[in-house]
This record gives sequence, C-alpha cells and structure tokens, in this order.
Amino acid sequence: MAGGLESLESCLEQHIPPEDLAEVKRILYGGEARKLNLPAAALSAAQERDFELQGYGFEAAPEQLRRPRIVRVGLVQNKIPLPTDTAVAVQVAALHRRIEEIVEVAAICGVNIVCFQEAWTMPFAFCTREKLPWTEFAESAEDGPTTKFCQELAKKYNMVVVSPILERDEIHGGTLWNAAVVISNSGAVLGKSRKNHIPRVGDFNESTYYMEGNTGHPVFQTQFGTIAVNICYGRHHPLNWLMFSMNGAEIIFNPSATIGTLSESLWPIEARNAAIANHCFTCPINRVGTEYYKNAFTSGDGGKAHHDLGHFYGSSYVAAPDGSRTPGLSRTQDGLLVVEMDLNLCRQVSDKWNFKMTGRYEMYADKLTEAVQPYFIPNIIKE
Ligand SMILES: NC(=O)NCCC(=O)O
Repeated sequence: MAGGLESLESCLEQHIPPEDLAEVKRILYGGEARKLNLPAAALSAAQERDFELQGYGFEAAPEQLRRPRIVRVGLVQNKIPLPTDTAVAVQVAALHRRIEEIVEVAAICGVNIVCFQEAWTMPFAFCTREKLPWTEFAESAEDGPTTKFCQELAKKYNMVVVSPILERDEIHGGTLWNAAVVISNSGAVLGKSRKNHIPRVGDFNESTYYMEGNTGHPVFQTQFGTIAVNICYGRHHPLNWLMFSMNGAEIIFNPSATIGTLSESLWPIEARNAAIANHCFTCPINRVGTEYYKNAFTSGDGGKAHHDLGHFYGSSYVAAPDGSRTPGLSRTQDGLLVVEMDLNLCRQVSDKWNFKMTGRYEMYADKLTEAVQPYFIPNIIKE
C-alpha cells in the first residue's frame, strides 16, 4: 500500500490487547472523544465517493450563565485527482469537483465551519523550483474563481469556508502569497490570513515563490466562533499560535502539506501542544498521497534527482484545550473529519490551568525586545 501503515489507530486497535486498549488510548489521547452518530446518508455517500468519514465530539461542563456553544467543524484531506502535468484549468476544475462532493457530505453532517488543506487547488509543486506552470494556479483571494466557488458553497450550506490557496495579489504587482481566505456563511469574504513562516527545509522550496506573510495574526469573528488560520510550517512556531490566541481565537486551523520522513513524529505533538498551551481547539489538516512531477529535481544535498516530494501522510485530527484529541484520519486515503465541540471548554480549561493568567507575558515582551537587538548580550553565568 502506498504510504505504508493505514493509520496509527488501526494499528493500535489491531495489536494492543483489548483489555489494555482503553488505558493505552487514555494515556496517548487523553479523555476519549465521543464518537458521533453521523447520518446514514452521509456514511453511504462517503463510501460511494471513496473517502473516509469519521466523527467525534468533545464535551464541556454545563454552566449556569452561559449556554453551551456547540459548533461542528469539518477537516478535509485529499489527494490530487489528476496527474500534475494535466492542464492547469482541468486540474483546478477536478479539485473543485472533489471538494464539492466532500463538502456536500459535510453539510449532511451539520458542519458549520469547513477547512481544506494548504494550497488545495494545486499540486504542492514548490519542491520543483519551476515557475511555470505552477504560478498559474495563483488566484485573487478576493474574487478569484476558487473564492467564488467557495462563496457558493458557503451560501448553499450556511457554512463558513476556510480556503487556503496560492494567492496572486494584483494590487501589489502580482505578488504571490500563501494565504487562507475565510468566507462567512453569508457568502461574504471576511478576509485572509497569509502564511507567516516559510519553510527552508528539505524540498520545501517555498521561499522561491513567496515571502513571509504580512497580515499578522487575524482572527475572524464568525457566527459559529472566533477562528484563525496558522498555515503549515507556522505550526512549529509557538509564538505564532500564541498570537492567534492573544487575538481571541477559539479554533485555530492548521492547513498543511507535510511528508512522513520529515515531520510525522512531530505531527501529533505540535498542534496538540498548542491547544493545551493556548486554551483553544486546534485543527491540523494534512494532504494525502504522493504527487509525481515529470521533471526530476534535486534536494541540493548531492543525492539523486527525484520526481516526488515524498508521501503526504494525511492524519488530520482535532485537539481540545484539555489536551485530549481525536484519532487521526487515514495516512493514505481522502477523508472528512467532523468534530463537534463546545467552545465553553476553552474558558473552562483556562480557569483550571490559568496559563494566560500565569503567562508573565510582560517579562517575555521585555526580554524578547532585548534579545532581538543586534548587540544583545545573552545572560550566561560563568564560574
Ligand atoms: N508546507 C509546509 O510549510 N511544509 C513544511 C514542512 C513542515 O512544516 O512539516
């Protein structure tokens, strides 16, 4: 099977003795997320359309003064449906069709906010360092064809849509950005969040195409909760998560494209840790599959030229502020993860652990201001 193991969870279920499984899961995942009863129509549509459908729920304690704030999010991971040398417009249209059929199922499952994977309208071709045809996938965040497509979905299903694309910014000389467009359930474009941290690791040659984002840490007030988007490599930067949380994000999506050999052991840790540290929900989403390119490229390390970046291992999941998490989607298949959450859990966990109250941010603000000066003297105590 391409990509090997189907999922960590299926492996545990198969090999851990049944009498130990619940305890192993408690230690690995925290309190077990409740399995959602998804509509039969959704389950059969997912099967027909050949994608995995999973649903989980996180609970919060009842409160006297606040009603539960229940929201359902949908995380979509998918392979590119067509070979990378197919005409650009044909590839984009095929991806639109694939997402449309998954979002239709998300709607049957009552999803309020859906998020797609990083640069979802294209192959993750930045490894090649070639400009054409890949830059032709870039579109306006405000009124490009993909944004228009997502606006239709948002209106039709009364769903907030988070659409990470390669953005072409015509107002600034046609500059490219890696951006997520946030579309309200009314169909209006609420705004965009550009990728703050650009990888310079392995074959992730994204700095050839676009610069570090300049939109800061916007948080979008939607009918269903305040949300933010920390794009892919930003997940390795705790301050990036922190700033989205400082601006009030209750749910932080992390649309990604990352491969097994590089990051799979970090994947279950970083976004989950961010949920714990920031008293919020985090939703890391990864691509799935292996994408082949006609022209071979090298990694600049003396190794042989190759035709693919590696296997994108999927494994999208949701982590809750209390540190618990859902199982991941498959490592090899397209999937939709539907997760119900009560946003009251964010403040309940904050009141318990007090990380915001005990954070000593003023101390770090002062020290960081000093540390970034060119002639900073580190505080090292010597004998
Ligand atoms: N897309 C992207 O930023 N990938 C970098 C690799 C990683 O962060 O795991």
